[in-house]
Amino acid sequence: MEKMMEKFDYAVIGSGPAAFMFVNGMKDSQKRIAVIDGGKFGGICPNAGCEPKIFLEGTVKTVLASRQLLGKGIETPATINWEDLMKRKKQIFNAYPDGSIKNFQANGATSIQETASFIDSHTLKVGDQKIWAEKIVIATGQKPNKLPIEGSELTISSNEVFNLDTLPKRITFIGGGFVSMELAVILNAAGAKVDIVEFADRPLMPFNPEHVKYVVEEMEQQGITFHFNHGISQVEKIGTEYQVTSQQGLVLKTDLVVDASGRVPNLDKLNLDKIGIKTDRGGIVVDGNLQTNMAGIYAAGDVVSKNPNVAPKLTSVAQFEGEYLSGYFQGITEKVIKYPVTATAAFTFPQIAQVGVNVDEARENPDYKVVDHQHMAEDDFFYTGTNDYNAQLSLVFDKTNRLVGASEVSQSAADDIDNFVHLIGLGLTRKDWADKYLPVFPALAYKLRYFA
Ligand SMILES: Cc1cc2nc3c(=O)[nH]c(=O)nc-3n(C[C@H](O)[C@H](O)[C@H](O)COP(=O)(O)OP(=O)(O)OC[C@H]3O[C@@H](n4cnc5c(N)ncnc54)[C@H](O)[C@@H]3O)c2cc1C
Ligand SMILES: NC(=O)c1ccc[n+]([C@@H]2O[C@H](COP(=O)([O-])OP(=O)(O)OC[C@H]3O[C@@H](n4cnc5c(N)ncnc54)[C@H](O)[C@@H]3O)[C@@H](O)[C@H]2O)c1
Repeated sequence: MEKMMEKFDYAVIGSGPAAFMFVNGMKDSQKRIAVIDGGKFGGICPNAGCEPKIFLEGTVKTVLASRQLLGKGIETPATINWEDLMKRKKQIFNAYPDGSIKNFQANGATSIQETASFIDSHTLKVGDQKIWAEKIVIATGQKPNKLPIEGSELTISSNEVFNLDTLPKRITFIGGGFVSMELAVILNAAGAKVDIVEFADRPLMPFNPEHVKYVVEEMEQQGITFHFNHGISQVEKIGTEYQVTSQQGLVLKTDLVVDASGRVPNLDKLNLDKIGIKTDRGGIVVDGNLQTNMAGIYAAGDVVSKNPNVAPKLTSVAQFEGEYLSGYFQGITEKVIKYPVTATAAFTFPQIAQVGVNVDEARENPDYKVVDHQHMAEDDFFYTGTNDYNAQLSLVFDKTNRLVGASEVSQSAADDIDNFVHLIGLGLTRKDWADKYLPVFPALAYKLRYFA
C-alpha cells in the first residue's frame, strides 16, 4: 500500500547555513517545515568547509608564527603532528551532523535524511516517499568541480582533504583559488611538499593584486611552489606515484592530486528541467525576492546565481539570504533583498581580506583616493609585536572623505578588516568613529584607529 503523502507549509532542500537561518527565523511561526538533506546535515561549512578549515588554521597559525620568530627570541619552533591534529578534528566535527538535526528539530522542523527531486512544483520525491509543500526553498549549495580531463578519477577534492588520516609527502593542487590556497598552507605547514598549479598569472583573483603578491611571497618562503599560467590537462598513475601534466608542458610527480579548480551549483539531482526552473552557469536564476521563475519556489545560498561583487558565495551571504526569506514569508519585510557591505577573507598565512570598493579599481577612478600603509611593522608597534613585517593596509576614501573600501594583508587581516565593515556600512567618517568609539588598548581594533 502506498504511504500517505505528508504535507508541509515549507520544504527546504539542503541543510546548510542558508537552511539553518531560514528555519531559525521561522521557529515561532507555527508553520510545518521539512528540511531534507541527502548528505551530511549542516552542509559544507561545518562538515568540509569553513569550520574544520578554521580549526586547522588555528593550529597552523601558531606553528607558522613560531617559525617566523626563530632566532628572534624563539629557539625551537613548533611542529605539527598531523595524526593527532586530525584525531582532534574528528572528535570535534564528527558529532556535527547529529547536532545539526537536533537543532532543526528544536526549531520545530522535521528533518529528512534523503536526496530530494521535483515531481511537480509542489511535490518532491524524497527517497521512496513523496512530500507536498505550499512553498519550496532550494538551498542545495555547491560541490567541487571535477575537471573534464584524462585521469580526473585519480584526483580527490577538498572534501577528502578533511579526512586525510596520514599526510602524503607531496601534494599537488589544481587551481589557486580560496580552497587551494588555504588548504595548501595547512598541509605544507604540517610537513607535505606542496605545488600549486594555476591557470591564471596569479592566485586569489577576487583580491587586491598588490596584496596577493605578499601572500605568494610568504607562501613561497614557507616552501610552497607556484606554477602560474599552466592549465592541467592530464593526471596519470605511474607505479605508486601520480604524474600531473599541463597543456603548457609542465610535468610534476606527486603523491596526491587535489582538484580545487572551482565549485559548481548542486543542481543535477533536483530534476529542475522537468518543472522548467531557469538556471544559468552560476546556478538558479532568482528575482529580488529570491523567487525562481516558478511561483512558490525560491532559492537561497550558494546554489543561487548572483553577482560575486555584491553577493559572494559565502556562509555569511547564505545565512543572510535564509534570514531574508524567513522575514519575507512572515511579512516582516516586503522589500527586495538588499545585500549589506560584505567583507571577504582568505585564511592563508598571512591572511588577506577586503571590503567595499576594490583598491585596484579605485586607483583608476578620480572619484576615489587610496591611502596606503606599507611596512606596518616599522610604522606601528602592534604589528611589530607580532613580527608581521609584511603587513600592508590600503584604504579607499570617497570625495566626502568617507571610508568606502579597505584591503589588508597581515596575520590578522580578517579581524582587522572586520573593524572597517561598520564604518563603511554606516557611512561614518574617520572623525565620527574617533569621536564615538574608543576600543581597548593594546588590542586589535585600537591599532586601526589611527590608520582610518
Ligand atoms: C574548503 C571550504 C572552505 C570554506 N571556507 C569559508 C569561509 O571561511 N568563510 C565563508 O564564508 N565561506 C566559506 N566557504 C563557503 C561556504 O561553505 C558556503 O558558502 C556555504 O556552506 C553555503 O551554504 P549553503 O546553505 O548555500 O549550502 P551548503 O552548505 O553547500 O549545503 C547544501 C546542502 O544541500 C545538500 N543537497 C544538495 N543537493 C541535494 C538534494 N538534491 N537533496 C537533498 N539535499 C541536497 C548537500 O548535501 C548539502 O548538505 C568554504 C567552502 C569550502 C569548500
Ligand atoms: N575563506 C573563504 O571565504 C572561502 C574559502 C574557501 C572557499 N570559499 C568559497 O568557495 C568558492 C570556490 O572556491 P575554489 O577555490 O574552489 O574556486 P575558485 O573559483 O576560487 O578557484 C579555482 C581556481 O582554479 C583555477 N583553475 C581552473 N581550472 C584549472 C586548470 N585546469 N588548471 C589550473 N588551474 C585551474 C582557476 O583559474 C581559479 O583560480 C569561492 O569562490 C568562495 O566563494 C570561500
